[in-house]
Amino acid sequence: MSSSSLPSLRWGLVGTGQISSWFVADLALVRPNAKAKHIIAAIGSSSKEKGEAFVKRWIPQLSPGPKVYAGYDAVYHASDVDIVYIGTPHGFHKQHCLYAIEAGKHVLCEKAFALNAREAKEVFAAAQKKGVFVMEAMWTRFFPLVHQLHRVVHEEKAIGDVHRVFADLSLDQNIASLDADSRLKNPALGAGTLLDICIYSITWGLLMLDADIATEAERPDIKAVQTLSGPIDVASTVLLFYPSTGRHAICTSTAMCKHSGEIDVFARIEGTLGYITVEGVSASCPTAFTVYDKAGGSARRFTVPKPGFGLYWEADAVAQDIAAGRMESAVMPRVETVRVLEMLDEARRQGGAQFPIDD
Ligand SMILES: NC(=O)C1=CN([C@@H]2O[C@H](COP(=O)(O)OP(=O)(O)OC[C@H]3O[C@@H](n4cnc5c(N)ncnc54)[C@H](OP(=O)(O)O)[C@@H]3O)[C@@H](O)[C@H]2O)C=CC1
Ligand SMILES: O=C1OC[C@@H](O)[C@H](O)[C@H]1O
Repeated sequence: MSSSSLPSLRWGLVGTGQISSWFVADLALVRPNAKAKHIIAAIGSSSKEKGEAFVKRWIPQLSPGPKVYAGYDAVYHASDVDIVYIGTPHGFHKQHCLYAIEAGKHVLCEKAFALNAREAKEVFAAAQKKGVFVMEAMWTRFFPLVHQLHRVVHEEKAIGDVHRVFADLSLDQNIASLDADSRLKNPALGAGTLLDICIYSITWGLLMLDADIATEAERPDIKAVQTLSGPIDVASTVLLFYPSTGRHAICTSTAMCKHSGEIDVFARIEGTLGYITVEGVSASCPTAFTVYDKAGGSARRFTVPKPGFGLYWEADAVAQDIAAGRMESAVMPRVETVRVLEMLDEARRQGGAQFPIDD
């Protein structure tokens, strides 16, 4: 497909923190296999200076560069923006989504999509009413490597029936040393490992234990424990238990140890005929998997080249959906976002972590 026939999307970003920096860098990356054309039209930041420094650092090559605004309002209302990317802390997602939707924009909002399932349903109801596309930016689900692994497990059935999954994302975040208003420490911003990193471990459990997602999938029972520091969790272990067969996933996160920063095995998927290990710098960003055959066949290793950060796969998918007139993604549909948030709600109910909006 020539680049002129690719779907094209004009992005406005709100928030210029870590993930937004990776996201713009990936949107601007020149890729031979790009499935869409991305235009970075607008950046909204708490200050114009911060927004300008962000552009200079991450996308200096763009000419013309995006318009930079102090605050987010101008991005929601910019006539040259089709879709708003929300890269702010969890506690703001609901409100920022609602502002963008009210202005008639499509939305790609970072994970965790909201603080709880109730907030997510509110946003989706608004999107439904306005007729705009909205998706949670659960980028890992869009990696071609993850699609390949899904096929190997569920279609090829390379390891037979899957009976157990271990998945972990742990970081040494030294929470005690952070400012009280850090998004990793402030409960009003949705702090805690459950929404920040355990969500990936749970995603691996869900993807590997069931070929289906959303309403098609079997609903696992949840058992959870959390280590608390005040109202927030600094470690969570969530067990997904599938009553039909007894298969289960042990999904873990901690902010208190690890991460080597090197490529490491973060998930192990066990089946009746063998097992699979999945590697990456973290569970958010897989780089390879290896299939081990119990009968003694040679191990098979799969990898997919990943220039940049790997956020362009979700961006391309969003552009294709919108160009085709779809209001939600089949890879990360709205009901799947709600399903996962309901699991996180239940994990917090059992584990004890709380957000002020729970009251
Ligand atoms: N860090 C990562 O590796 C990944 C993060 N995510 C998700 O992306 C979202 C943002 O995370 P991340 O980029 O790490 O966060 P950062 O703290 O690095 O950035 C968040 C940005 O949000 C804006 N913001 C607005 N209000 C506040 C506030 N009160 N406190 C702090 N920031 C505020 C700021 O931008 P400004 O000043 O420009 O307005 C800030 O830079 C989260 O939902 C996270 O789960 C997803 C994937 C990976
Ligand atoms: O999504 C994420 O993945 C990687 C972590 O470093 C980060 O805190 C989290 O938001």
